[in-house]
Amino acid sequence: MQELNFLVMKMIYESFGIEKLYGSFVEETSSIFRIMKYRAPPGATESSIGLVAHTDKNAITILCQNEVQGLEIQTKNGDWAQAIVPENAFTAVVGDALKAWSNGRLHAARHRVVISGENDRYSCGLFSMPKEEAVVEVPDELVDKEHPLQYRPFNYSDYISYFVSKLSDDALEIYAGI
Ligand SMILES: O=C(O)CCC(=O)C(=O)O
Ligand SMILES: [Fe+2]
Repeated sequence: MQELNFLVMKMIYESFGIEKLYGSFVEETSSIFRIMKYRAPPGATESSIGLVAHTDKNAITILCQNEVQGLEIQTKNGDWAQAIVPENAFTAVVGDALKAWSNGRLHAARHRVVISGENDRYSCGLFSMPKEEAVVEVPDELVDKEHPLQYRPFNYSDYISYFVSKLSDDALEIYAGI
């Protein structure tokens, strides 16, 4: 999963024409691997919220899951769309740190987990994030007349502390938005 994470990030750097900066991403990134269990709701006809709506705060998350679906993505007009993840597939989710670094070019979609049916859902995620001392800063190459700077440079750990103290949906915009 770490390899996939780095591959996806390399593709992102290449798509922005800044592959020469990719090495610094690898140096300044750390990752956490987590396994999650969502219990099936008690009544077979019910559905329940397994994980409340949120954006990931880290840079990028690579997810995999068992056959029980449940991941939902909020579209830009506010509707919830089920993400049907095929067997053996991985899902990459852009988080706030990557949205800020990309100067808003990449969208950190809100998502949640809704559980229904009789079987428990298992998923695992590799959450990669800037190292504690790293500063999230938009590269000069991603700022121009059509894309004015949207986020000031910020320390990732400070942003997390801010988020934990406010728990606001708009934390990134309030904390680092210009
Ligand atoms: O379990 C999933 O598929 C999603 C988990 C998730 O969004 C998270 O842990 O941030
Ligand atoms: Fe998430």
